[in-house]
Amino acid sequence: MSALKVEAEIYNFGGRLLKLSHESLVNNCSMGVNLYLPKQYYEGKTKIPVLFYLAGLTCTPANGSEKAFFQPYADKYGFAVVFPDTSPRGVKIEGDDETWSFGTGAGFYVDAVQEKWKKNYNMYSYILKELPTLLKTKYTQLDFDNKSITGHSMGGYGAIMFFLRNPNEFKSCSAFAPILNPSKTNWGIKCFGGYLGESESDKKLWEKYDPAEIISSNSYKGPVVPILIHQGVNDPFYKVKGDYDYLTPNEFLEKIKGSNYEKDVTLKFVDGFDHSYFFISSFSGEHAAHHAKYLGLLD
Ligand SMILES: N[C@@H](CCC(=O)N[C@@H](CSC=O)C(=O)NCC(=O)O)C(=O)O
Repeated sequence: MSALKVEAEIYNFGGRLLKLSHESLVNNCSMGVNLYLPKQYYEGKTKIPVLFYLAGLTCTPANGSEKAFFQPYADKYGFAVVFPDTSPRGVKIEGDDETWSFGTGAGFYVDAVQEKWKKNYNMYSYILKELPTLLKTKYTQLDFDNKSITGHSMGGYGAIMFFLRNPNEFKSCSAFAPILNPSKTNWGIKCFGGYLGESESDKKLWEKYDPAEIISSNSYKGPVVPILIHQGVNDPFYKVKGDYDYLTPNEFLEKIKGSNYEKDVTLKFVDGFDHSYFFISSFSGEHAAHHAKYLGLLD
């Protein structure tokens, strides 16, 4: 297993933000990841729970750690926050930087099966296995058996997908403006099609990654932990009366009807808010409290 290198250690709120790098064996490239260690870490506490924050299209580990403002809540409740990258970097595959919604910055949290991408685009295995295993070996005060997951847009889809595909792996999940039925959106069709393939049989694999399909098929057999979602009504990628909807919250609400999760998704449409980090940071406190409850951090 490759080693983690500390590139920077920045004092931030009551704890520190570490900028880390390492060689990824599943993505076959060097990866960056940011890690916020809360004040409790520096007070010597052990068994500190962990929240994963998955970012959206175009993002690096910087976006969430600079603009989502989870850190003061991490100090308040006592959890660490992991901010992974959104794709492999610098792998030079033809076509990986032609558009911001596919390739670099757009790994879509899948393990690619298409020949061109499968050596490097394995963000599913990276987030689920390689990254926690690596962090666990160095940061032994953190408890990776007590972790939750959240994310924004592509990362919101990722958070719910990881949670539903891996019962008991994450204690809770939440999302900000997630792509909820990606098989039916431009972004999802492009990324699933490119990384997983476009034939009818390939589309069977899309279903295994699509939160709306997983939840509506009742294939999730773990504990039903309420899922918290916020969606801004003025989000340009969610048009109530427009001709496109990249996020598909209403399709999701339709699909969960009759499923074992029907009553346990709280999807809050919030007037006026857009898709930006001003929206995320306005609700990160509510999401942090949600996760703190299921991580056992509330009295
Ligand atoms: N560059 C694009 C806009 C891309 C964009 O809005 N990305 C969002 C996530 S979208 C879904 O995953 C984002 O988080 N951007 C980073 C940020 O800091 O806001 C364009 O030109 O339209």
